[in-house]
Amino acid sequence: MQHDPALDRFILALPKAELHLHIEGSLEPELMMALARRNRVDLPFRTVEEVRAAYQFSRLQDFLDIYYQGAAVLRTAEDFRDLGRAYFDRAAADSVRHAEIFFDPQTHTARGIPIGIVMEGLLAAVEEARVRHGITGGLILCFLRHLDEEEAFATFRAAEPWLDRLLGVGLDSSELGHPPAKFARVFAAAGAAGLKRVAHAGEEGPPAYVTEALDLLQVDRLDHGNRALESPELVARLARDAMTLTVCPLSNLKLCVVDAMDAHPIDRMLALGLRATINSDDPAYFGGYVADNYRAAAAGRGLDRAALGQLARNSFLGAFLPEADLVQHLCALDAFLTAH
Ligand SMILES: Nc1ncnc2[nH]cnc12
Ligand SMILES: [Zn+2]
Repeated sequence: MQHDPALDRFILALPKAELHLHIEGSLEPELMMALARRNRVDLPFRTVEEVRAAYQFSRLQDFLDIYYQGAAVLRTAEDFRDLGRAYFDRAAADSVRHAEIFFDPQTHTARGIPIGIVMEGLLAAVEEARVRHGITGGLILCFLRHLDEEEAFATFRAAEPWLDRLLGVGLDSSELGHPPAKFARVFAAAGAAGLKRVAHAGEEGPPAYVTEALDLLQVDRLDHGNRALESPELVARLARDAMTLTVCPLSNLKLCVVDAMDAHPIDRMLALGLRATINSDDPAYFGGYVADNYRAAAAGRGLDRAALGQLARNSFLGAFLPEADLVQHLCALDAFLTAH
């Protein structure tokens, strides 16, 4: 496949929403080292190069081990704001107009950092992004699925003062052996509190986990969802319900969910009528932000402007945006696509 610089420019300028981004996964090695110094946290790495060299994964758990270790440098509200600011600055350069961001409070509360510190810093970053870049943003509180539901409930209760400033709840961390059913009650409580619900499912886990996320967690959106493709009935259901899938091509490659980018199913998902979107997941660990993910998928699968435009349209359709804002984003996207 010939490299096409004009397509790169199109992708970079394409207005888009990002719906699957773990803020802790946007911690670049440079900021990790700087925060380690600022907070006097010991890291098992001496240089940025050593950190990057450690990012070799053959499955999800390899990555999670190092990702939780890196998050230990985050200690103050200022740290979380700096982390959020760095992400939003980078996202603005990729023409992200709206971002719905995951955060993992249990990774921090387990180290004695109060959830209020995390909330204060991240909410400040969201507000700053609106002022500095005109990007709208929202936060999705994720429960760690390798922990038990009682701990998820404790986190949900601790987040009570901030519930009106959250978009929703999510479910992440080690998928295999931790089916969605384990969190049915806490997701029901979140739904009753008026929050949106999303869950990682079908990244490494089987199609049955996707079905559980739909039936037992009542998710409004599905994170990854790759392995749903193994079940034609499930694909038909997801297409019929216009369920958004937040797909992460470079993550899939790095975590060996796909063998190569030219084997990625993103175009097959679109052809099956699925509302697939492209996202970066943990960009500091997987080698690219959202535009890099669009570029990698486009190069790997020969996506044209129409397909890329559809993916961007899906990103707005799948966002938890008020109707009037959605219409504005879609009009701006149509104007862009007409002009390009
Ligand atoms: N891709 C991913 N899957 C599950 N948990 C995660 N936490 C951060 N990134 C994740
Ligand atoms: Zn993820």
